Amino acid sequence: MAVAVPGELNLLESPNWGSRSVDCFEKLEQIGEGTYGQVYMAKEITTGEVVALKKIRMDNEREGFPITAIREIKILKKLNHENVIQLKEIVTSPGPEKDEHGNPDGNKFKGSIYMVFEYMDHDLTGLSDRPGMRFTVPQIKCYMRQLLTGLHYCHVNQVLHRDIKGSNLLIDNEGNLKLADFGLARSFSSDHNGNLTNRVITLWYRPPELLLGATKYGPSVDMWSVGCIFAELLHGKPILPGKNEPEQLNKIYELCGSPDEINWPGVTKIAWYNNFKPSRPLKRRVRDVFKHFDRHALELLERMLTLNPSQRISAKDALDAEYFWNDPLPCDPKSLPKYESSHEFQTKKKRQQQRQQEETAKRQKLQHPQPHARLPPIQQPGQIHPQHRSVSTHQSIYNGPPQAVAGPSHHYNKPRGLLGGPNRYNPQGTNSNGGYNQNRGTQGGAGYGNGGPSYPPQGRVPPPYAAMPGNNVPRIGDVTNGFGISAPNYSQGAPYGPVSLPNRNQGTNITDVNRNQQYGWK
Ligand SMILES: Nc1ncnc2c1ncn2[C@@H]1O[C@H](COP(=O)(O)OP(=O)(O)OP(=O)(O)O)[C@@H](O)[C@H]1O
Repeated sequence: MAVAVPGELNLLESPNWGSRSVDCFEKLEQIGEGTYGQVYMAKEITTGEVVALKKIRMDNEREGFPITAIREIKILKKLNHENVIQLKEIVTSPGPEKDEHGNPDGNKFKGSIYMVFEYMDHDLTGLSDRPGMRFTVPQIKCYMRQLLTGLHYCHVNQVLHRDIKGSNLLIDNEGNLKLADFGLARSFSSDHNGNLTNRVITLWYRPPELLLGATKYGPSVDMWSVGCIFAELLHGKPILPGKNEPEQLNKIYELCGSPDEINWPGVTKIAWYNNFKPSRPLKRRVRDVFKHFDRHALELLERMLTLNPSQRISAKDALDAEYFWNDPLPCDPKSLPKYESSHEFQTKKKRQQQRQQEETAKRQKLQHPQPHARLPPIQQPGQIHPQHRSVSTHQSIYNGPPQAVAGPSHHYNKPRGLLGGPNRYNPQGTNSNGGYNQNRGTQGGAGYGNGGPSYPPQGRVPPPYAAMPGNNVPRIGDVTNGFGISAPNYSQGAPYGPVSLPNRNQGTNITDVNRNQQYGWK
């Protein structure tokens, strides 16, 4: 594994960066639509090399070049690893551009700036959303190991990703997985003790400490997201699909138990703890809910989905977990099947088109009803109509395994259909919490159901947090009820922060040192 000395990474840069025109590339098709703008598959005209062009959106004239783009470029330029996407160069377009319909693209600036990346055939969300897609256990292990290896490299090199989710994990047809979208990433240094924003990481993958308002945090935030991805791969659907912050925390507490001074010393001192205190303590249920997972998978998942960030497993330790060293072993990436290109944007688009076609067909049918060629089958009393079966067999994750899960067959079988899983989307594009900016949230989300695609709230642009102390936000327990009336009388323990955290290890290698310092970073 390539591990570079922090601060001395890949510093040699081409003097030509930014000097070439986007005209050196032929755009082939749009493969992504992100916060910055569009992502295209493109071909370099002279060499024929296929790349991904990510256009940097510069709509806001006054703010100039977006800070997120500057950060992403700066960070990607210093990272060089087989499990991290490679930024090849920056290119510019000198004149005004047209969109795919030939209209001016709305950019008030004359030119545009593009990041040129190596091209990847899939993102994990797009790939897992392919009809009939099943991941085998060796395949899941293979992806997880690469994800952890890439993340360990970032953490060792003092970079927090802060937006780990399926659509940011890119996979090529050689089976390689690479971390992408460093737009929310930031460098941290061991000697910096300032505050960081807690409005990062897509809601479903956001750890409890950020939801509770912590502003001092470290690599463990990424490890929570990895735990969510891991469970999602094994379970077949997202495990914590909250619609807003209070609901997200509530889902976490229902699964992982409520935090207290015993399982998480210092938690009661975190900014918004009191706003989200459950009305009665909840028990941890990870083992129960995921009892269909194999023993080693469950062990590792427990350590990833640990409420207390200082106790959460690091990427390095996760790579040493029994899970990766027991049969079936992770497969060789090259042995994985090749799939037709599948990006979240495309699968989402295909579903939309399919829905439109279905609606048109329905409308036509209503306008021109066909005489019945034959009578519908007679339904016996008590017999479920086949078309309704998915309704009656639908189970929430808390009622046991999903309809089709990675069971003994070691296959990942994604539940489908409108009622086949939690609604990954918020079709209205609003959320009941109010006040939460969905800036990142309108374009994401292919998912596991056929519901309307709109990703849950995300944190690229910090919105006013509706659940701030003093705001009238439902407390945990009020959201879904059933948690009793009396609030627990939690003891007041050590303060949350650098002083109170146990020094977990005395290791001297670079990873250990970094891990020990995880609460001292900005
Ligand atoms: N190098 C690449 N190769 C192939 N596809 C890519 C590449 N980079 C990005 N994509 C596709 O474009 C999508 C959006 O890219 P990315 O996440 O980097 O943009 P973004 O503006 O940060 O989006 P978001 O706001 O959703 O995070 C990805 O989910 C992926 O499907």
